[in-house]
Amino acid sequence: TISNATNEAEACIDGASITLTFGFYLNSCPEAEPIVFSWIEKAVSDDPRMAASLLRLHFHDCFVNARTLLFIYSLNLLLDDTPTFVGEKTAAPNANSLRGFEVIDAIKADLEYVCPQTVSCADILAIAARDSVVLSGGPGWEVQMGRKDSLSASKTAANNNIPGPNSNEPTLVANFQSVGLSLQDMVALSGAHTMGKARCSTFSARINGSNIANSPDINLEFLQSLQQLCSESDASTTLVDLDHMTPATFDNQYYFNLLSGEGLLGSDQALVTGNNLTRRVVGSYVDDMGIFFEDFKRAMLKMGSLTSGEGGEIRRNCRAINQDHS
Ligand code: HEM
Ligand SMILES: [Ca+2]
Repeated sequence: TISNATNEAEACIDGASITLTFGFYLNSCPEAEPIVFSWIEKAVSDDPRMAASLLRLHFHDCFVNARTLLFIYSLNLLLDDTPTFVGEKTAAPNANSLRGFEVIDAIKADLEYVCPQTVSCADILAIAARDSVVLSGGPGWEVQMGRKDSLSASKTAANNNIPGPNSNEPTLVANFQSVGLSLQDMVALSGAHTMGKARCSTFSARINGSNIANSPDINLEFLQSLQQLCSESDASTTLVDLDHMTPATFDNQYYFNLLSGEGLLGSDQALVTGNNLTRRVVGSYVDDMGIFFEDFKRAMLKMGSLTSGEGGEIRRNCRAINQDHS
């Protein structure tokens, strides 16, 4: 098994450091970006939530690798568990929650046909995240590429590094800072919760029983509607929009919601309770959507570059390490 930290280091100790570049596939696979775009376009028109799910995949991919710093570059998320390999898909923040693997598989299969073993899965995720934002009404930006897919995955790292939905503001700031992302980056990237859904179980601490005392800033009508929605069936499967006003549009409505006590997750509402610095950034995004878009683009480029590092391969199938290595 290569599921523990020691083996990750061994697996990825060689290889030269690589920086990401714009136009990376211009010669080797000029069709790469248009092909990804047309798949995402179809996937999002079939299922608008898919845009959110693909954006989130890129976030998780970047975060886990950046934090472990041992086997960077990469795509650990898509690795399926095998009897001898424990990947990240079953780590607590990911289980029954991450979606979009089938879309990535389809894109990869298409690209393998057009340009065999050229475009990494991690780069596909980065393009897919950008296209998902664009197709939902958000800003576009040029994606830096040249990532490689990792030769390992870490369930422990996924459990430890992805921040939890009940995180308070100091924890969120510290968590992002530990991978080199600023407070402002953190507030901008949290704006991704302008689309997509969360399971009731991820915010039950905010709406249930005595815990309500922990959410003094929650809007009462909003609280009641959540209690209603979440009581209807199983909290681990019932889904609620992260932004109940414009759930499928990439806009700055998320920040308006925070100011009116309608942030869904504890970690959302935490951005306006207790800290003037994060609250001031939220205020600037409420005042001007253009500032949010600019900061979001810059933070996405920064977050996307966390995956650059050492070692790795161009996976042929995003769900498995190439056979020649294992
Ligand atoms: C700030 C810390 C963050 C926390 C604590 C957090 C937590 C969560 C949780 C608990 C969910 C719901 C998962 C479920 O119920 O299955 C979620 C969904 C989502 N997150 Fe975050 N997240 C954070 C940051 C981010 C970032 C940086 C991005 C992207 C740039 C992002 C994008 C999304 C999207 C788009 C969804 C909806 C996915 C879907 O509908 O499939 N999140 N997040
Ligand atoms: Ca929205």
